[in-house]
Amino acid sequence: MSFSRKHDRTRRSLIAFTFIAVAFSLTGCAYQSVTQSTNTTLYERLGGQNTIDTVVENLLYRIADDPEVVVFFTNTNIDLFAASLASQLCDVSNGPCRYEGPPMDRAHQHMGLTDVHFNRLVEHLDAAMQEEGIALGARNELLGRLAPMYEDVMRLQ
Ligand code: HEM
Repeated sequence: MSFSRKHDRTRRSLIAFTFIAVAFSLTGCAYQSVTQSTNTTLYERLGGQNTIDTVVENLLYRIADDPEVVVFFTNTNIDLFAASLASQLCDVSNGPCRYEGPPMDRAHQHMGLTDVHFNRLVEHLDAAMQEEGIALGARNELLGRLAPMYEDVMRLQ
């Protein structure tokens, strides 16, 4: 196996770990289950569309307050971004929406994103969910469903 393939695998594992570790470290609760098996959808456990919209709005304030992240949004139509992200979070959590925006590689191409930016955004999203009262299990599950998008988001950097 070449060094770079091994390196890539290590990098992917680190990113996946970061998603899980962020939620744990913010709560200090290392023993709670990462996922929660109930009959309800993740969308319902997140609090439905109203809570998802509130989380996205909360995230926007956090982005605006973070000089290292806000620079990427200089030419972005924030209302369209917020609506698109909300529909993606609804879709990915098995809610009644279908994300119809561009694929993640095209949406983020040539931005110059690094793992630092990526992890920062994950931390902001987790903090926004926490502030809006979403339980640890649901937060971790959503982050777990977003984690595989890392590859696509970073593909065309
Ligand atoms: C799993 C991680 C991520 C997800 C799920 C995600 C999701 C999205 C979605 C749904 C859109 C809207 C696409 C559209 O409708 O045009 C978008 C756009 C955008 N994202 Fe991300 N994103 C992620 C990571 C990041 C990171 C790490 C950054 C920078 C720190 C970032 C910055 C942006 C910017 C600036 C836009 C707007 C691009 C434009 O103006 O057209 N994203 N993202």
